[in-house]
Amino acid sequence: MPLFEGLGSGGEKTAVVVDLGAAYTKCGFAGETGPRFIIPSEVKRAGSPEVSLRTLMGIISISNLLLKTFLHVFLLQVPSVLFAPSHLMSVMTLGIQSALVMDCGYTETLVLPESFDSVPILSAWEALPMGGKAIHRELHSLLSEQCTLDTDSGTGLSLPTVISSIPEDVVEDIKVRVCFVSDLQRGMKIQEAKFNMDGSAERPAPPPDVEYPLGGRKILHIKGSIRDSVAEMLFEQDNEEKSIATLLLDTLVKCPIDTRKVLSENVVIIGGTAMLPGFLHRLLSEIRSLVEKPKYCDALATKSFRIHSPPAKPNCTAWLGGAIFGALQDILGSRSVSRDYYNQMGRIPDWCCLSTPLPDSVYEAGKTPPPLMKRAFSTEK
Ligand SMILES: Nc1ncnc2c1ncn2[C@@H]1O[C@H](COP(=O)(O)OP(=O)(O)OP(=O)(O)O)[C@@H](O)[C@H]1O
Repeated sequence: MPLFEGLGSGGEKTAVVVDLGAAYTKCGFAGETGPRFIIPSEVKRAGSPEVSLRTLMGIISISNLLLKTFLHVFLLQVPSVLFAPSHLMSVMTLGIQSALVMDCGYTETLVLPESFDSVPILSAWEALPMGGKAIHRELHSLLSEQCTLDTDSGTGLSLPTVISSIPEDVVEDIKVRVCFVSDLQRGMKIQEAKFNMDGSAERPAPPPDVEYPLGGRKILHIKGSIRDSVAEMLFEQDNEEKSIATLLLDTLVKCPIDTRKVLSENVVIIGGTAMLPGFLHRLLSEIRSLVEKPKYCDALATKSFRIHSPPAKPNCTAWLGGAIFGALQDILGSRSVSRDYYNQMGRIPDWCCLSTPLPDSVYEAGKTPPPLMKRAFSTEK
């Protein structure tokens, strides 16, 4: 039975909230404190193998894919649909209107400022293809190159001689369980040693190695030097001097000067990669060090940074905002698009900014538009 059909039997109908990520989809009900399910974002087509939504998103722009597919699929089966930007929803969990939101998820890290009245400053956004996916790939190759296996037939065997490749879910598990972000001082030394060609820079002592059971009585020895360095790539500056920390400051520099202080004091970090131990501490240290550099010192006009603690884990903050938003009867009732509306108009409103009224342009002149949705919490059958 589809999830939404079960809702009617329990009394009052409520909204289903879906946060569709590149790696994980979070689903649950409006008004609840956390998603009921977090599942891999995979699409199964009848008669063909499963296709990861990540692959689909790689070739089709998100807006095309989401809007066309979901409007058609959802509106055939549910009374109404509302799409909401994840950055805006995250800010909603804190009850604030201005925030600098950084989403460090799977495919990329994206920074978007929301100014007064929750209007995104779209001209200032910045993004880097640095997130869980990049760390995952690096970890996969480091494990294959540097780690050894113990099996029944011997110890200290190199990985390729025993297994062709480490399964993706094992790499994911290793990343989440044993890797962490080093603090600024240690991170700088690790980077110096990595990029020092003559070998004169000494690497700080690594944390202990970890023994990871692979099943079938195989034990993988994970080097401590991988655990503390694999996430360094997020903070290493590339050829254009960009890292996830500079991304935040570059965004701020692009914002109007009178908004910068309020934005820098209302930083909201979301996305599963921010759950790596040490991530927030390192990010804040990086920012505090960068703002002293001439490039930002003069341009920024603020040195005060504060990171909020939303009432959900970073990977579920956007979902929680959607669950709060979905429980607001008036707003949801006036903003979600009903099946009738979509069938008649064939268009959708601009959902980018939720504080402004719907533009008249979505209505056809001389015609009374059909209601977007009668009541958000209708108990009518
Ligand atoms: N506890 C954790 N520690 C470290 N990394 C984690 C943790 N939990 C999740 N992740 C990582 O976070 C990433 C997924 O984050 P998230 O769910 O925010 O992404 P998404 O919404 O699917 O992707 P995107 O934001 O790119 O659309 C994965 O790479 C996963 O490995």
